[in-house]
Amino acid sequence: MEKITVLGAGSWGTALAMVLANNNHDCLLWSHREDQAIEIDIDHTNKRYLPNIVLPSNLNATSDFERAIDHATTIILAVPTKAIREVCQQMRVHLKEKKLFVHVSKGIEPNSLKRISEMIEEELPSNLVEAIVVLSGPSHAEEVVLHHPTTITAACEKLEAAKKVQDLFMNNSFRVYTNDDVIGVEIGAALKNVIGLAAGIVDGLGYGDNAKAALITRGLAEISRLGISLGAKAYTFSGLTGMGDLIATCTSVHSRNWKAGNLLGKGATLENVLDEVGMVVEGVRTTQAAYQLAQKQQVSMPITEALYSVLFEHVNPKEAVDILMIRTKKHELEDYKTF
Ligand SMILES: NC(=O)C1=CN([C@@H]2O[C@H](COP(=O)(O)OP(=O)(O)OC[C@H]3O[C@@H](n4cnc5c(N)ncnc54)[C@H](OP(=O)(O)O)[C@@H]3O)[C@@H](O)[C@H]2O)C=CC1
Ligand SMILES: O=C(CO)COP(=O)(O)O
Repeated sequence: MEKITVLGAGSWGTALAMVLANNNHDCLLWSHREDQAIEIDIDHTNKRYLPNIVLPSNLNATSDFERAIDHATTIILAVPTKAIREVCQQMRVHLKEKKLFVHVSKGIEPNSLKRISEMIEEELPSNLVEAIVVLSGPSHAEEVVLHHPTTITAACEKLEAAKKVQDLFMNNSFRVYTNDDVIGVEIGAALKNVIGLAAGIVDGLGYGDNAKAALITRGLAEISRLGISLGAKAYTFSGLTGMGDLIATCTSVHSRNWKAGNLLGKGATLENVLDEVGMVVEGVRTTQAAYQLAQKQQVSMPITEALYSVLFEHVNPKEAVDILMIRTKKHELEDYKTF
């Protein structure tokens, strides 16, 4: 039995805490809202984020940050990308001994263009960090809490640390693989949200399966191009955190990114869409970051550019699709001469 703290009591933090408690670990879930921590601790529910789910009775919760940090040898960061630095800065004050850090967030920071593990590395003292592992893959919280079969990847350059995380989470319905390609896993995880938003738009516009298949396939091509330019391994993009998570996000009614895109495609404004979804839509900030990263790396990312124009330049979604379709003709494989 390990002592583990999950920071962030939204849908994913709560679902992962449930997996860990069901695996008989001594798991403490931290919420920055006291009322929510009390609800989870006493009533064993989190009605706002996971309605109709009864949480395990051995899962405890707190809003006391110092207690949460002191409790654990392994800390899971499960807050949205935009809160990662703030939570790490809070943590720096209370960290007394070396711990293993796992993050499950899917985004890139605009302007700095940092991946999540890079932000954590920047914010925490290296002598108190055993390793930083990213846990990512096609995994909607709503299905994990129903124990529906889910597969996911734990990635770290130190493979021993990834294996430790695999052991913590693995059970009969939650299967964890390991990988050492942190860049590939983090880039796939973040960028699938951009394509998921675009897939929602295509569905909102009433376009069919052909357009969706095109988005998933050509989306994966541009994600891979960007990732490889940053040092990722090409094969990671055909795995769970690449193709796998793209399928889960682009085809699911659970996806907040897909939902947001769908409403945009039907004509809603971005502001109204974010209000209506009511949970984090990581793809919006990550579209800005990916757009900037593509320029920096001089990589062509036409779908990301089209989505950027819809979100931040008031281009009409239908017009953005039209612009994508009439681009200069191309070979399907950019490196076709080497095949
Ligand atoms: N939901 C899912 O199925 C999956 C989500 N993820 C990723 O996990 C990450 C978290 O997503 P998810 O749980 O779904 O998001 P939610 O929107 O469901 O919940 C976010 C949680 O983080 C809290 N929070 C926000 N800002 C802060 C802060 N500054 N300090 C402390 N807590 C904060 C929110 O509190 P409040 O209620 O007060 O707003 C809320 O409890 C995202 O990067 C997402 O992409 C990954 C895999 C699956
Ligand atoms: O990452 C997820 C599934 O793997 C959840 O996707 P959304 O954030 O779009 O809901």
